[in-house]
Amino acid sequence: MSKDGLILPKDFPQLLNDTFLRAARGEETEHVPVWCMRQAGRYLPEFRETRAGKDFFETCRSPETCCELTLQPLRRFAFDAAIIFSDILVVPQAMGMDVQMVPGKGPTFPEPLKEPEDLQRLQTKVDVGKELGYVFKAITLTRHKIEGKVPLIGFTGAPWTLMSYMIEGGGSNTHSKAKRWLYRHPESSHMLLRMLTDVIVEYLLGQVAAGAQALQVFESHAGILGPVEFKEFSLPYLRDIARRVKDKLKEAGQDVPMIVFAKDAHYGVEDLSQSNYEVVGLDWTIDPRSARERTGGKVSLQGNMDPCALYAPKEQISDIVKRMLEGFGTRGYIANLGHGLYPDMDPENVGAFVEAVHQHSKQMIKQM
Ligand SMILES: Cc1c2[nH]c(c1CCC(=O)O)Cc1[nH]c(c(CCC(=O)O)c1C)Cc1[nH]c(c(CCC(=O)O)c1C)Cc1[nH]c(c(C)c1CCC(=O)O)C2
Repeated sequence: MSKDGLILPKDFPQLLNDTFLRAARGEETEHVPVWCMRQAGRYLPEFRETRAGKDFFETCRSPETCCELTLQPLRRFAFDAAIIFSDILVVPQAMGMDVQMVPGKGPTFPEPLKEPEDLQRLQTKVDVGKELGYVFKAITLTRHKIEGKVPLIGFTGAPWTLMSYMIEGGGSNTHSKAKRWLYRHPESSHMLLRMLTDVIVEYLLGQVAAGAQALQVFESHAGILGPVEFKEFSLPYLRDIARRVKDKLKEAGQDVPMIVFAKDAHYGVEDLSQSNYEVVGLDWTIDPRSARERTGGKVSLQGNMDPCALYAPKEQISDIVKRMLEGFGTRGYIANLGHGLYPDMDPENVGAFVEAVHQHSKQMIKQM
């Protein structure tokens, strides 16, 4: 342990497959790397078995279980990266909010933020080593147990997405309670977004110190904002996070690629490609060719097959993947879905997706 409570990584097994990291940096690869959001999830029977009868956030607090759940998909599929099993809502918990995972309902805050006065309930100076040390332990343990097979991705929710959960108190169709704050209490909204940004920066640095080899920032609720609100309440904080994390890592001589995934934020793609992230993650509503044109080769791209395409027969999945690869091109590209896997998806079709990415991309690269 270092003096600030962070676990220092050492003696990790040598990385055997750095395809994902090279693609993130826009370097040449032999095949297009692939992983899936929510690859550790309920579509796997072994995941359901490990999770059975246990509270979701209790599971998140057990480094051994998080490590096991992270490794499960790697035993089945030739993924080129793993993402640590955890949740974005551990950050509001670290700031003092109660969050429960209610089966059949999803994440629930019994006492959401209602008015700006409620910000006083939040912990402003969060000791991330103390409050989120269990995530760091899970990352360090997984870096050992993964045996260098593939890189390990750490992650966080972005400020706006976390703010919207903290005010809505759970999932929502309109997000109108959270959006009410943006129009009615803009100053308090910025105050909350700044508080979240400060915690997130420390949290991501802690994840790297613990052994994370890449970082993804999930702005899952970007699409509920219009372009003007996105530019005011999301983008500046996304930029600030990448800049502050990068500056600190540079001081320490570390270089960790960062991915920003702002779901449904079409209008933000140009701005996101100039926001200090190496990779821009895309949902399936954007055409691969136009995403390339609009980002002008400045960043690598990640995504974006419609998760529901995994309900198609395997041969069709292969065709869809081929078209996607042709659209993005094989350089500076990480194949993924446009959002997470659903619990009713067939693991065999996930395998077909991974195989199709590897096979088609190998061929395309050989023919270049
Ligand atoms: C919005 C969000 C959350 N959590 C997350 C996001 C951002 C990504 C996105 O947009 O989906 C991020 C997340 N959550 C989880 C991961 C693990 C890593 C991975 O992708 O494999 C990641 C990266 C595990 C999880 N997090 C959750 C599950 C499923 C519940 C379980 O295991 O019991 C998993 C595998 C629970 C969760 N947690 C959250 C929701 C909406 C749910 C679903 C609730 C439900 O379906 O009942 C909040």
